[in-house]
Amino acid sequence: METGGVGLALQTRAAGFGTGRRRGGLQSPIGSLRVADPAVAPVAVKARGSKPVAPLRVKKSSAGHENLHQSVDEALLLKRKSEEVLFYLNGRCIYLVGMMGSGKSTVGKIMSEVLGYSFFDSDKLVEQAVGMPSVAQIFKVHSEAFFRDNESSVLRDLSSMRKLVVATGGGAVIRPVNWKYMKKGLSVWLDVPLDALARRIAKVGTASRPLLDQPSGDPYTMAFSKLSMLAEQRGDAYANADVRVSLEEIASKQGHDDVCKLTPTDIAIESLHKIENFVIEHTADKAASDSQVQRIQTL
Ligand SMILES: Nc1ncnc2c1ncn2[C@@H]1O[C@H](COP(=O)(O)OP(=O)(O)OP(=O)(O)O)[C@@H](O)[C@H]1O
Ligand SMILES: O=C(O)C1=C[C@@H](O)[C@@H](O)[C@H](O)C1
Ligand SMILES: [Mg+2]
Repeated sequence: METGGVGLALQTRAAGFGTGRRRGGLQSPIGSLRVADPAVAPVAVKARGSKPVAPLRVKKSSAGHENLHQSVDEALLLKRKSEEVLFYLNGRCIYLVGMMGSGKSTVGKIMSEVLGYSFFDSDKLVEQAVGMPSVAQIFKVHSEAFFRDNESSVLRDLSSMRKLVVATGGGAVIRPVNWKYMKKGLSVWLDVPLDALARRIAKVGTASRPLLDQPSGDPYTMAFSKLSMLAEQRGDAYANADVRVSLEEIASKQGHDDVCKLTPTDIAIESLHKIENFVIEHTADKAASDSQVQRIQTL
C-alpha cells in the first residue's frame, strides 16, 4: 500500500525550480559554442545563464595539459549534447535506475545541471516524507515494505511533474506500479558490472545501504556476494528502462580495459546520447503509425 502526504513537500521544493535557470523546451538544438582557451580554462564550464555545469576532472599527472584539454572537451561535449536533447525532451522527466552504487545520484546531478532540470533523489525524498535521517534507519525502525510503500508514493508524486532528473532507489524497479509512474518520463538504466559496483561500495562502506550492510567480513567480498544475489533476484527488472547505458560498452568504445576509467561526465554524455536516439526513434514510429491510422480512416 502506498502512503500519502509526500506530495506537498515535493511541490514546495519543486516550486523553486525554473527560477533563474535556462528555459527548457524548443530551442535551437545546438547553440553557438565558445571554445575556451584551455590554457586559461576555468575549472567548470557554464551552461547559458546557469550554474557551473560539468565537473571538470583535472587529474594531477605529468600530462596535466593533456588532461585539462580532455576535461574541457568533455565539458563542451556534454553541453552540446544537452542542448540537442533538450529539444527532444520537451520537459519530460528522466528517471535513472540501476543497482546501488551505479552512479544514479552522481550522474543524475550532472545531467540535471546541464539540462536546467531539478534533481531529486527518491531515497532522500522518502527520508523526508517519513521524517527519518536515513534509509538504513527506516528499514530498521519500520521495515523494507514500509520503505517501499513510501518509495512508490514519492514516485507517484514525482510523475506528475516536469523537468526533473530523478535518481531512484536501487530497488524501485521491482514494483510494477513504479514503472507506471516512471513511464510518464524516460527511464535510463545505468548498467555497471557487479565487480565495479562492489569496488565502489567497499570504498565508501555499506552502513548507508541496509541491504548490503554486514557486521563483519571483507567489504568488497561481502558487497559483491550480496549484489550478485540482488541482481539475480531482480532478473530483468532493470531492462524495463527505455534506455540502457552499459559502462562496459562505453569503456570498450573508448578503448579502456576497465569501466573505472570512465568519468561520471562520460556516462552522462552517453546517457543523453541514448535518450536522444530513443526519443527520435519513438517519435518516428509514432508519426508512422499516426499516418497509417489516418490513411485507414480515409479509406
Ligand atoms: N563514474 C564513476 N567513477 C568512479 N566513481 C563513481 C562513478 N560514479 C559514481 N561513483 C562513486 O560511486 C559511489 C556511488 O555513486 P552514487 O551514489 O552516485 O550511486 P547511486 O546509484 O546513487 O547509489 P545508491 O543506489 O546507493 O543511491 C559514490 O561514492 C560515487 O562517488
Ligand atoms: O537496491 C535497493 O533495494 C536499495 C537501494 C537504495 O537506493 C535504497 O533505496 C535502499 O537501500 C534499497
Ligand atoms: Mg543515490
